[in-house]
Amino acid sequence: MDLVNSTSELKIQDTDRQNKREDYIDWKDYFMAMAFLAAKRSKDPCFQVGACVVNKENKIVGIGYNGMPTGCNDDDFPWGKNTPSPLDSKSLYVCHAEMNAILNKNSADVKDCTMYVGLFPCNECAKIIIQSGIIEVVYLSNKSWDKPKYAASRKMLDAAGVKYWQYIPKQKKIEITFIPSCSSSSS
Ligand SMILES: O=c1ccn([C@H]2C[C@H](O)[C@@H](COP(=O)(O)O)O2)c(=O)[nH]1
Ligand SMILES: [Zn+2]
Repeated sequence: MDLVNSTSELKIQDTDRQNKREDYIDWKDYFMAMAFLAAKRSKDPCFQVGACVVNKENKIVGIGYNGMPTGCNDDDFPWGKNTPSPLDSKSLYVCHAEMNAILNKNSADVKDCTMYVGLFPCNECAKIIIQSGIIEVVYLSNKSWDKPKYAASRKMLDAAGVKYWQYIPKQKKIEITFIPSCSSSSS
């Protein structure tokens, strides 16, 4: 942060602060960023996914990330994949971000809501999305697009009329600094 060290600089900054900020993030970046922030809670060593459910009034009604079910200790359950025994593989245990976001809802239901999610939903998540009444999915990565479970997901979302589209963020990075950006410069 620049140090304000002269009266004239102070005046310029004060004038600037009379006007509305123009570099605020838009709703879509905001909701996707919330999904990405939630993903930072994930213990998965390979892929952290976050999801954020938003209603028609742009209010967040649910948020979640991929993790072990409640009561299943993160340290006791496996995080590996392709293990000799499938019982030692995370895929049998991990709750997907989409499911957690829906189950964590703080509203009666998520009908007509939009889900922002870091990864295009798998077939199991697509079923839950459809059944919950979500009508739109905004995703960022489609890394496994051609795998059968993602093709099945699209097939179900298409049949159920759930819209989905890939979001290209306006900015590559959103930084959070735990220091106030506008402290009062004059009394
Ligand atoms: O729809 C989805 C698909 C996957 N996930 C989670 C589940 C796992 O924790 C990772 C995927 O790990 P891989 O190592 O790429 O198999 O992502 C999800 O939350 N939602
Ligand atoms: Zn899934």
